[in-house]
Amino acid sequence: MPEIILETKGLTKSYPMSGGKELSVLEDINIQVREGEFVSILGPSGAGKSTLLRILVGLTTPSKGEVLYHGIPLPKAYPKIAMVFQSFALFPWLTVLENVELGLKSQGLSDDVAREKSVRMLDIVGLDGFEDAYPRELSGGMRQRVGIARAIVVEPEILFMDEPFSALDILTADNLRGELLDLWIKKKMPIKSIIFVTHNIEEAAFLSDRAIVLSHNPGRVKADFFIDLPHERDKNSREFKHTVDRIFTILTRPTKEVSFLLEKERYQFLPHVKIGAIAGLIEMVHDKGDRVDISILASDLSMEVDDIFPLIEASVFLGFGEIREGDFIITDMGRQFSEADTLKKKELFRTTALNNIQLLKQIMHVLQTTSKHRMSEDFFLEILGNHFTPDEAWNQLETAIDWGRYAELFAYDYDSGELYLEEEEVVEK
Ligand SMILES: Nc1ncnc2c1ncn2[C@@H]1O[C@H](COP(=O)(O)OP(=O)(O)OP(=O)(O)O)[C@@H](O)[C@H]1O
Repeated sequence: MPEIILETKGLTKSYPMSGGKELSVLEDINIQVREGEFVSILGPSGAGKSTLLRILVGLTTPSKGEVLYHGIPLPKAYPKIAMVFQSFALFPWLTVLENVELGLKSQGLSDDVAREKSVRMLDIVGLDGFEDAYPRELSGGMRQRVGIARAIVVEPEILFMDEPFSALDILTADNLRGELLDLWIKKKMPIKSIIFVTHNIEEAAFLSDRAIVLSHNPGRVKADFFIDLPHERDKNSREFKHTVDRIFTILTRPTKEVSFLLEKERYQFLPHVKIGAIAGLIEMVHDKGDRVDISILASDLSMEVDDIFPLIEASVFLGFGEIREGDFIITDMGRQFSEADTLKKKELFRTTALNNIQLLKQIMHVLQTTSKHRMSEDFFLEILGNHFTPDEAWNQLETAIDWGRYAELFAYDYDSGELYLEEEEVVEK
């Protein structure tokens, strides 16, 4: 796994207010940023995104907690970082070249070396020929190119960007996003990680590999997840739109409804098989001495191996069996299941399903934490839609409903399309 460059531990920030009260802006922020990550930080206005960024770069001190670079806390650490601001923050009395050279000279580089590096960097960001211009002579997009050149010329390990494109018109912002990505992906700049604050969901979905969503008042990490789409991302593709919808859902729903998404990411593919068929298979293999060759089993049942495989896969997921050297072997749990009466079977199934089946765990978590202990199937289909096609999302949910009802974990109201807990299943918190 790539090295952790930056880490925060229990970061908390509050500001004094009138009347001796405190405004709690950030609370218990624990994040790790590894080499190679392009991380977006999102959250509603006032969630503390800029405050977090300022703490990470050492411009603001936290009220509690610490920021570590390569394991060394600020201010003892001297991280190699640079920042790009929304407002460009160029010195108006310096030329484009002088603005870029400044950081290098303050690092003690000679005039010649600083000039050579700066000219090369201006060329990389498309400002060849504008070295002697003054910021006021440039468009907003060109000024931000200078801002980017000035930040990356010092070869920071982490580049921090605070809404760098939000003051630009749509087309210019889009161009600059594409160019930033080009520099990053093609490693035209020696930066190990980018931390990017934005309001813009589509921008985060387009640029970053990981999104950290802050909640508001106080700012806590509501979700921290990977955006697993290859670059170049097509904004019209289904996957991209799903990613945008997903971030939107996380931003707009209460924390408790999205908390189970934090566990997420790897979704099991549930084989579409009925419990009766799983039970039949386990009992049959138990009768044959708990171990069978899968191809012999298939021919005994006059089935193809491909047809029997979903049943075997489901049994393995549920902990009733395992596959070894082409054989299907019943586990202790599988033996107990095959010998149990109906009531005991349901009980065993309930235990193993909750331990092993992610989707059932998530459904139960949602039903336990929502106030009415009911949730529309559409909610789960929406989540599953981030991982499966619409048809497959429905198949997955249908299988989970079948298994969940057999285990008497929850019930399903066919009229309203809602999953709900029956009274005895409600766990008081
Ligand atoms: N120096 C300060 N003194 C008092 N309160 C502050 C100070 N700096 C920030 N705040 C408050 O902290 C909260 C978070 O501000 P911050 O600018 O970090 O949020 P943000 O998520 O970046 O917002 P936006 O998206 O609107 O830029 C706000 O309520 C702000 O008023």
